[in-house]
Amino acid sequence: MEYVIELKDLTKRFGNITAVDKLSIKVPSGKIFGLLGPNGSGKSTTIRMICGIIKPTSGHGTVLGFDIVKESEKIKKSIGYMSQKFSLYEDLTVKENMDFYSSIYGLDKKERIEREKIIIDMMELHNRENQIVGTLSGGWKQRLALGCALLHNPKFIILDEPTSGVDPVSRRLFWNTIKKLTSEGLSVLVTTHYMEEAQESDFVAFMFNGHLLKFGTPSEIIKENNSNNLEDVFIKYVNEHGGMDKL
Ligand SMILES: Nc1ncnc2c1ncn2[C@@H]1O[C@H](COP(=O)(O)OP(=O)(O)OP(=O)(O)O)[C@@H](O)[C@H]1O
Repeated sequence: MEYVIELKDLTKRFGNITAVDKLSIKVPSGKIFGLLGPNGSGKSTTIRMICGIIKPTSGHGTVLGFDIVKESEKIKKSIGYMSQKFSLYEDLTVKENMDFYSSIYGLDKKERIEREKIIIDMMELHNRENQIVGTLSGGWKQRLALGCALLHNPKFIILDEPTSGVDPVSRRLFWNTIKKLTSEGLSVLVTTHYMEEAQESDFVAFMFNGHLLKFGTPSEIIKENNSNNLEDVFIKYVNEHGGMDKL
């Protein structure tokens, strides 16, 4: 099996805080991987190491087969990233935002025209190309942000709380889109605080206090815990490990 992420004993310390503690995980390619955990459990630090933005204190890992320390530049070029804040220019149009991201990703004119057309079709942004982004609803901004993160045709995309503050219909559409993209071979890492959404992932990992508590498919984790849903399992794990006071 091919793995998009392979981490072995990955550790990050900030002074005397161990943000991520000996994280070992293998995530198969072409799947949706939900990285879950309460605030402060180490998800962002893990993502920052995976993207090659910060170096681990110890341990090692690969993303798309590239070493996260030695080949971080190759990783940065091969992945897409969408943040919770969407990182769009509110006073520019949809098209101008796309042009901006195309230039950041170093697309030449031909590639830019080709890829922007594909993304506009994919995200159904027709007729909105000249609209000022600040006037779009949250759901449309979310679609544009996802589209911008896909402009350079990455094989792997990281979505950091992509559905925060977005209405339920848009959230459903968003998940349908990422499911379609994974069926076409894209690998997806998503963080979310919505457990009913996380349940739609192919694999989930629970982090708590820098540790990986569990990795598996949602259905096997729910079954193993004699539960009905991931939210109950999540709360059970947190309570078993000392509750939120531990963080
Ligand atoms: N640059 C830093 N310097 C010092 N401590 C840090 C730094 N970055 C993260 N931490 C600490 O590491 C721990 C893990 O934080 P991290 O941001 O990775 O958690 P998280 O699960 O992503 O939380 P959230 O859901 O709030 O984003 C926390 O205790 C945090 O305060």
